[in-house]
Amino acid sequence: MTASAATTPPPGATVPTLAGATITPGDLMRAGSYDMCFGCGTGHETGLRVQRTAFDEDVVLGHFLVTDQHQGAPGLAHGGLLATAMDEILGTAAWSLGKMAVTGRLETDFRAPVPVGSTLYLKAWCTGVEGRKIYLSGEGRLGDPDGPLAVQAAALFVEVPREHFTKER
Ligand SMILES: CCCCC/C=C\C/C=C\C/C=C\C/C=C\CCCC(=O)SCCNC(=O)CCNC(=O)[C@H](O)C(C)(C)COP(=O)(O)OP(=O)(O)OC[C@H]1O[C@@H](n2cnc3c(N)ncnc32)[C@H](O)[C@@H]1OP(=O)(O)O
Repeated sequence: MTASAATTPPPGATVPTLAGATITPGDLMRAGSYDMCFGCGTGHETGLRVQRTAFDEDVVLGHFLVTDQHQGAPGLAHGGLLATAMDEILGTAAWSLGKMAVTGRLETDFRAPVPVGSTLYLKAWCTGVEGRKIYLSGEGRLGDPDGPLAVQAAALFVEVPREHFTKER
């Protein structure tokens, strides 16, 4: 993955484990998600409906089915939607640390086309935390958690107060 300096943890950044989280993986799984979230909401008719399936050690896992609603070129997933899927799983990894955080920067490498009808298996992990800045990496694989690599991502999430989500409304 060709990650920029902005998404690479600086020397001295700590790498937290889920063991130190104030929100446990179980809490997060139970909390579910916002129903109309384009990434994970089950109430969203054309959204990705990313399902988070497991918190395995310090990695979060998920997957989604690529449908004909998600096309860019005929029969292939749109790259922007694949970036959205990565945003979703990276965000899950950030929130699973017990931090409310939003995407500041998201970088993606598209390694292979993703056909309609395929399932993209998602994985994300935290690479470091410094102050409010949370550094994350992730990947998407075709058809199987160990299938061919299709997408790689690196991101900087920034921790925000609860008011971030209410002050504009
Ligand atoms: C978010 C989901 C909410 C859902 C809630 C519902 C249910 C919860 C259940 C489960 C949740 C599970 C998973 C979540 C899943 C998906 C997540 C999707 C996430 C998104 O899709 S979310 C939407 C897109 N996102 C935005 O809408 C952000 C807009 N933006 C801002 O709101 C501000 O921009 C902000 C807050 C980012 C920073 O603003 P600020 O004023 O607080 O702080 P400041 O600017 O000082 O930045 C602090 C330090 O970060 C560095 N920094 C910042 N941005 C940078 C960049 N781009 N590149 C390089 N460095 C950057 C600075 O350089 C500084 O670094 P330093 O401290 O070293 O100087």
